Amino acid sequence: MIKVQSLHQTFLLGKKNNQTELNVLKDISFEVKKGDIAVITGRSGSGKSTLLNLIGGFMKPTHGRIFIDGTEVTSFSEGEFADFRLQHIGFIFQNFQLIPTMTAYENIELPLVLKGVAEKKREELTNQTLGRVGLIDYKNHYPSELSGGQQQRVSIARALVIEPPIILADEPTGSLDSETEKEILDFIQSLNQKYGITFVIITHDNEVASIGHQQIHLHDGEVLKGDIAI
Ligand SMILES: Nc1ncnc2c1ncn2[C@@H]1O[C@H](COP(=O)(O)OP(=O)(O)OP(=O)(O)O)[C@@H](O)[C@H]1O
Repeated sequence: MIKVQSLHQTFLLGKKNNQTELNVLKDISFEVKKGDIAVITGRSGSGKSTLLNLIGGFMKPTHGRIFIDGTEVTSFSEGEFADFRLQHIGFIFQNFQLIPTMTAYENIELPLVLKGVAEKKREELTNQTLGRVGLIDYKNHYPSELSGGQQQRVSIARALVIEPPIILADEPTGSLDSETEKEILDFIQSLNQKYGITFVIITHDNEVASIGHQQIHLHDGEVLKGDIAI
């Protein structure tokens, strides 16, 4: 489902005539099977967000290739990747990244508007997704009128509404207390089991790491295999 092949990412730091290279990812290869939850772990600065940004198509790797469902996505133009994302990939962020001037309903509907889905179908899908995340009664609330856990459910619903086979999550419970974290993790696991959605989740947290079928631990730009304590 997701195949990462000999991925290298080098950043150039400093002024133009005096640059140094930072080799953040060095020859990274791994596969995530369809329907698995993969967790990306590693110290701060080990390249976790860089790796997720490459899989999500927000930047191009220095070298190497990424395949999603057999399609080489690293050869896409920006526009092609944007279209691909709207069909295949949902995103969840630590700080939810909801639009504060839009209600829960409008935030969830937004990807469908971007995708050009007709109004009637948008209404049907948005309401269905609000039901799936248990927030029908909160559809007209603005993000500031919701708890952290409810905001994260809205952001999960926004990822889910396009019915993507893959969801990429960057520290999805990083802003939540431990009880709400457990509730969101249970929810992610139920989505994985019920709909077979593949998750790739960055985390610093052992609770989150424990729901992974697979751990990708980054250390000195390389992947360490097996279960690594974090
Ligand atoms: N666009 C960029 N230009 C230059 N350096 C960058 C860029 N993006 C990331 N870096 C550097 O690459 C390294 C890896 O950053 P990255 O954000 O991927 O790490 P991380 O493991 O996600 O860290 P954290 O857990 O703190 O979020 C860091 O040293 C960072 O400063």
